[in-house]
Amino acid sequence: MSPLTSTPLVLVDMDGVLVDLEAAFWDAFETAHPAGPRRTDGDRTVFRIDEQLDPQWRDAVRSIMAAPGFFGGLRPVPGAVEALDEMLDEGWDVRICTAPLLHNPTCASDKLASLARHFGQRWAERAVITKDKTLVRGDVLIDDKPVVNGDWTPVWKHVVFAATYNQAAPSPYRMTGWASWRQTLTPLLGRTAA
Ligand SMILES: Cc1cn([C@H]2C[C@H](OP(=O)(O)O)[C@@H](CO)O2)c(=O)[nH]c1=O
Ligand SMILES: [Mg+2]
Repeated sequence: MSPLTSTPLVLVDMDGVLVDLEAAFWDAFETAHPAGPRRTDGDRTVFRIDEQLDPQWRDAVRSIMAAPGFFGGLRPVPGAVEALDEMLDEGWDVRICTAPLLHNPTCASDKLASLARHFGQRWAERAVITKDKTLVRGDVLIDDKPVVNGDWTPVWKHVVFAATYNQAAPSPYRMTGWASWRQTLTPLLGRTAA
């Protein structure tokens, strides 16, 4: 429960959780580099795409992700739009908690526009954009990054949004997809009193 009210507060990451960065990245990369590595070459085992591929491709990866507009083109993950609305209906407070890619000049504004476009304006108004998610209060943070760290000890529990690159994440809490949000979160948060 939240330290100040009885309303559970759910923080939800964006890339790799609400929107599909992997698909948008590979669409752009395979178009730009037809002779380069392909998405189908194998599952990603490390979180950062630029660290997954051979070093000769690092600059190419970074320039795709740094392109203005890239983050506006990400599509919603199946079930995510419905799940966000259902969690609010559950009586929980739900906020988006996402990090900007600082070397992409339009990343933060594209993320807000993407939330408004795909999820609805009220979700853009619920966004927290920060490089340090440990500063944000919450009961849980649903995030695909194996370890979410920062300058402070977080007050939230990290619910790992399962992906091939976070199999060894240390958190005991894991969600395999939006279809199972209720089974994963209800035991952690309970329901609202009112
Ligand atoms: C560089 C990189 C960033 N990102 C995402 C994570 C952050 O968004 P989010 O907090 O919404 O998951 C954002 C800035 O690092 O870009 C990846 O998901 N993979 C990558 O390889
Ligand atoms: Mg993420």
